[in-house]
Amino acid sequence: MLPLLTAAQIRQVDAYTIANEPVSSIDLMERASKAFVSWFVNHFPDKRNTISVYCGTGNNGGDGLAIASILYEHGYEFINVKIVRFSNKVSPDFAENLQRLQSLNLTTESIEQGQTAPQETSDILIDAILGSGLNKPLAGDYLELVNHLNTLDKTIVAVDVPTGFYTDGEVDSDAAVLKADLVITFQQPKINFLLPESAPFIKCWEAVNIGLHEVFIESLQSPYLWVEEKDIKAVLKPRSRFSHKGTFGHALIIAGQAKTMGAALLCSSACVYAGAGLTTACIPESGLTALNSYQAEIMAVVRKAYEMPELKLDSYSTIAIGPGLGKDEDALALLQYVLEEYKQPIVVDADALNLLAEHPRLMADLPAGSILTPHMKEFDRLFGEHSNWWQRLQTLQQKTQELNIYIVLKNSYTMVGCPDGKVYFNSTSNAAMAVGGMGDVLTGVITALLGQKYTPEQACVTGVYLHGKAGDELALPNRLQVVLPGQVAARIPATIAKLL
Ligand SMILES: NC(=O)C1=CN([C@@H]2O[C@H](COP(=O)(O)OP(=O)(O)OC[C@H]3O[C@@H](n4cnc5c(N)ncnc54)[C@H](O)[C@@H]3O)[C@@H](O)[C@H]2O)[C@H](O)CC1
Ligand SMILES: [K+]
Repeated sequence: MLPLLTAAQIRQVDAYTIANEPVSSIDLMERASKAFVSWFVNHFPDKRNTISVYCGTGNNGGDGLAIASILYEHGYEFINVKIVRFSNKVSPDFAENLQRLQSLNLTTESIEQGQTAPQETSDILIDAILGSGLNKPLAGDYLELVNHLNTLDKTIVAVDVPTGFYTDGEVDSDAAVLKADLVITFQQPKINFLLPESAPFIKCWEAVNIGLHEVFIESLQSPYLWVEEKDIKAVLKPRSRFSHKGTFGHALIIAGQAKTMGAALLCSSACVYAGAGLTTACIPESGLTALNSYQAEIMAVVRKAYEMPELKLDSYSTIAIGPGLGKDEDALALLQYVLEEYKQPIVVDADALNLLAEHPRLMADLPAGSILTPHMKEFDRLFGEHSNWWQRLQTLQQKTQELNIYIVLKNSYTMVGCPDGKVYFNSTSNAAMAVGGMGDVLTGVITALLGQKYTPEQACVTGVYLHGKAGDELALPNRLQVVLPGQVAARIPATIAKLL
């Protein structure tokens, strides 16, 4: 897992690396700039591109100067360096790099305080004005320049962080930020890149390793962790030769109504594909034919209106409740029954979450280690309105600890909050997966993993990763704009196979 740090922590790591690697700060800057360029040339290989590098006078600007030199050495001839001199403060590494640049045949010009921005004819603008050192919203000359550059419709590539964008804390949706088509960021994605508020400011980002001190990064014990493929490979267990269906658990999925049987089918089908030894769906009588024809591997316990179905809850290794369940009295009675009778972790989704929101006292009855899988609206119904995602992140950490549960807050970088306050950010999935029913599949996958004796934490983190990865494998190679939940479910075995 890659720890995700705040800007203040990054500064600490920067200083520690310089002192203890040891490496001089100018050499670390050179390393970061080379890492930037190695990605930049992949994206923009045409050396006839005209490029303007806008440099502030801090270390982000110092990077910009080094990047300009390195690009020039790589054969990019049409480079203009524009030095934004709105501050009298100059960092020592900026000054050093400016001197180094002077020996190259590169044109530099200054934009002084109060001066309007010079004409811009380049195709690509590299934003090295301000980086993670941002300490107040842009105003005055900075604001004017950024607003002006935003009107130019150029391709903008930001160094580390777009100018004006806070890496952590609340992001104002009206903030003045130099909008980036691509951010090449150092060492790790910044926490706010992973929250939806970044969308208007950042089209895409890449993180490049610059070799900061990893032992020290670990020692900071950030609660925020970025999940990578190697982490999932370390968790997934191959099946042993003498295993049998009993080894992989019996999952019960309580879901569906006449009009929403699809949710029950998708959820229980995903549970089968994700490896549950046995899957039973507790569904309304009207859905039985649909179930049997959709997926022969699923068994059924039939529910009748106003009757409690016969369920020996103890015979199941895990239970999921909610997809398409509705919120009528029967649904509430079922949820209450499960909460009273079943003492192992359960997975709560969709309508069962809405029932919890309407009957919050039930929340205290959730078995320890249970998993809630809300999307944003369900999350807000459960825990109150939030005006931004940074607030939601704080609530996630608070509620998982308070209730001793896991919360999977679904989004493009789905967050898994844990009872110890950790939050994992998932790195897979894509916009083609934004289709109704996709959440039902996720619930099925997580439930199957839980039934196979993965811990709730592993089931959440691995389930979310596999679900997104299956969607990526289906959509990305062919640039599909839509993938269907049923396809994602059926893809899970192949996705697991690739990782094992
Ligand atoms: N991560 C690393 O280890 C490395 C990062 N590098 C680069 O360094 C910048 C951060 O540099 P820093 O000098 O700390 O800050 P900035 O260049 O972002 O800003 C300079 C300066 O500007 C002032 N300032 C902040 N906000 C405002 C504002 N709204 N208006 C006016 N002035 C403002 C403040 O005084 C800042 O100190 C990081 O992003 C990387 O690009 C290293 O090069 C490699 C190692
Ligand atoms: K920048």
